[in-house]
Amino acid sequence: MKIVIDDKIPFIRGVFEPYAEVAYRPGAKIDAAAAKDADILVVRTRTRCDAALLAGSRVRLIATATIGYDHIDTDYCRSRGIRVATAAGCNARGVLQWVFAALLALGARPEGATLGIVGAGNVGTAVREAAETVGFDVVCCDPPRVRRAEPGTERFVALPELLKRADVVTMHVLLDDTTRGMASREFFETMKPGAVFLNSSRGEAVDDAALKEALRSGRVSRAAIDVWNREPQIDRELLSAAAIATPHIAGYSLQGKAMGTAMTVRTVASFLNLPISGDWYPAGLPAQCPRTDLTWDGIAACMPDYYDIGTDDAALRATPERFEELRGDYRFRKEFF
Ligand SMILES: NC(=O)c1ccc[n+]([C@@H]2O[C@H](COP(=O)([O-])OP(=O)(O)OC[C@H]3O[C@@H](n4cnc5c(N)ncnc54)[C@H](O)[C@@H]3O)[C@@H](O)[C@H]2O)c1
Ligand SMILES: O=C(O)[C@H](O)[C@H](O)COP(=O)(O)O
Repeated sequence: MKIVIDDKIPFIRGVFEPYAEVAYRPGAKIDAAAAKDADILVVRTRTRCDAALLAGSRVRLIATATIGYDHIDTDYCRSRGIRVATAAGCNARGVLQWVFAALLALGARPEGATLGIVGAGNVGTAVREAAETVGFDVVCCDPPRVRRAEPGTERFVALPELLKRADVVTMHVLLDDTTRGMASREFFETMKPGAVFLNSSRGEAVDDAALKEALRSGRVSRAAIDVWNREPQIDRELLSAAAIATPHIAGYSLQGKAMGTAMTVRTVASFLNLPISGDWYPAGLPAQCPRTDLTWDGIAACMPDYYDIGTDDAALRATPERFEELRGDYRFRKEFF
């Protein structure tokens, strides 16, 4: 039994060694040769899991310690009987913290302001609840959930209505064929003039040229960008044009990373029937702790003790060529949500 694990997944070393041969490799270097004699891959977004990686292997399970799974060809895996498990929701509150840090840094306030959430899944819902609690008027768009008539979606609106109404638009869609490039020229032209745009979902959900044009024309007054097309070779013009720019670390909270690891450990343990508890969590780390007593001024007061988004912004602007290193060496911040 061999398990190949991305060497940047924290808190996992030693967990499987009593039960299996374990190899750690940089995510981008988990290639066909590394996967060939592996039974299980434990990956992050940096390993593209497709036919090129898996065709000659005996891999039976891919567990990704991330929310997003657009790096995995799920159709191919299904066709080969390879099980895919994600860490759904693991770092949603880390992203929530990034969204609020960005709003604070941009000088936003909730009074009289409408926040538009595009994609109301795990992250979007966390943002909606916190934003409503602190007094934003919140409007959500999530057609797949509306089509399924899910409870709580009765007041969701279509995308054009959200874009016309929102003073701040924040993207939380998953990346698939329907959302790739959805923040297009038409999208930005429909936005309320002077509105703010945040993207912490996936870079590929945005047409960079359209966003740069919208920033140039003033249609979008300011943008906060965490995720980029073609990471780590990001668009330097967009980097300059963005008011806030961070290197895909919105979800890099201590609790979010711990939970991502915990969910993958539990998945692998259950798959292999290992004597590891079903509620395993890295020893000594704080658990996620949802808070419901938030106010805007309370968040503003405690944010500096938890997260200075300006430090991440400055580091990326100073050394954009170190995009992956800035992520790999990141000091996971504590959540307060
Ligand atoms: N920047 C980071 O560090 C970071 C961290 C975590 C997650 N993410 C990304 O954030 C995004 C959201 O994560 P999540 O956990 O909430 O995912 P999720 O799957 O729970 O939610 C995504 C939502 O998008 C909706 N959606 C799909 N197509 C849509 C469309 N055309 N218009 C509007 N909504 C649509 C889905 O119905 C779903 O409710 C994902 O892309 C994920 O990869 C980024
Ligand atoms: O999808 C996710 O969970 C996030 O994008 C995640 O924070 C990316 O993390 P990484 O692949 O760098 O571990």
